[in-house]
Amino acid sequence: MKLIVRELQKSFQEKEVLKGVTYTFSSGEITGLLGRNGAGKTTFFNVLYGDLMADGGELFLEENGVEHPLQVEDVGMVFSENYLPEFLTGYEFITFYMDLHAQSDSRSVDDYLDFMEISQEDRHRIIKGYSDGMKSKLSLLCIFISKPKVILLDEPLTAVDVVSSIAIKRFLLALKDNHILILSTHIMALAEDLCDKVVVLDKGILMALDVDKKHEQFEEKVLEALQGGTYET
Ligand SMILES: Nc1ncnc2c1ncn2[C@@H]1O[C@H](COP(=O)(O)OP(=O)(O)OP(=O)(O)O)[C@@H](O)[C@H]1O
Repeated sequence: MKLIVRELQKSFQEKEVLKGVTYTFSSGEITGLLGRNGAGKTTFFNVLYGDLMADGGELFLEENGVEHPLQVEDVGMVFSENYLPEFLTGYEFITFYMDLHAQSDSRSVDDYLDFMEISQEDRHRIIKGYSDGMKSKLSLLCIFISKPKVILLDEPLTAVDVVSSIAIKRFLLALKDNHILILSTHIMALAEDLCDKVVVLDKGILMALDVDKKHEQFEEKVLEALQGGTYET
């Protein structure tokens, strides 16, 4: 499966954020998206997710050699800021979410909450009182339940503790064969550790880094690619 992005453009008034992004993302690999603050990573994700309308360009999904326009339901996103119904408990929210997206799932709400290590006590408290890390875990859980074809992760592990992040990394690795996974992060070690490919968004253009992440010059190359400039945010 491939996500084909052609000449994607997006401006806010006179500010050109995406100036013709062209790239093909493939299943079977996790792609790390790096870029300086204000480079346009969230804008790119929001356009893929369908929250923002592009000014130009095309988005296609290729499955079994056949291209079709990317549909809203093909894409799931975990936001850096979590938008969750704060008046529900974690348990109520996941029950509701499973009713919508996973009626024939053999796993129970408790199975999923156990997997994310949300304690029995916490899962029956309202989300409003959750820490940022617990909210991130719930957002990730939604993706794990609905398993959209294209999964966008915007700084997903920033607030998650070390133990949980290991479980989440394992889960992402298990998903990658049948999904397109793009992970935006400022944490170079995470890109190195988890991603198969790294792309850099700089001055409105997306470029693939042509150096292997195991290569000793990997960090140097990333820094070089990010030296493009600073951005007004
Ligand atoms: N809705 C909007 N209206 C006007 N300008 C916007 C809007 N959304 C983003 N921008 C601008 O577009 C540029 C890119 O922002 P974006 O949030 O996509 O960057 P980013 O790479 O995700 O940054 P960061 O790493 O800091 O999260 C910034 O200059 C930002 O101010």
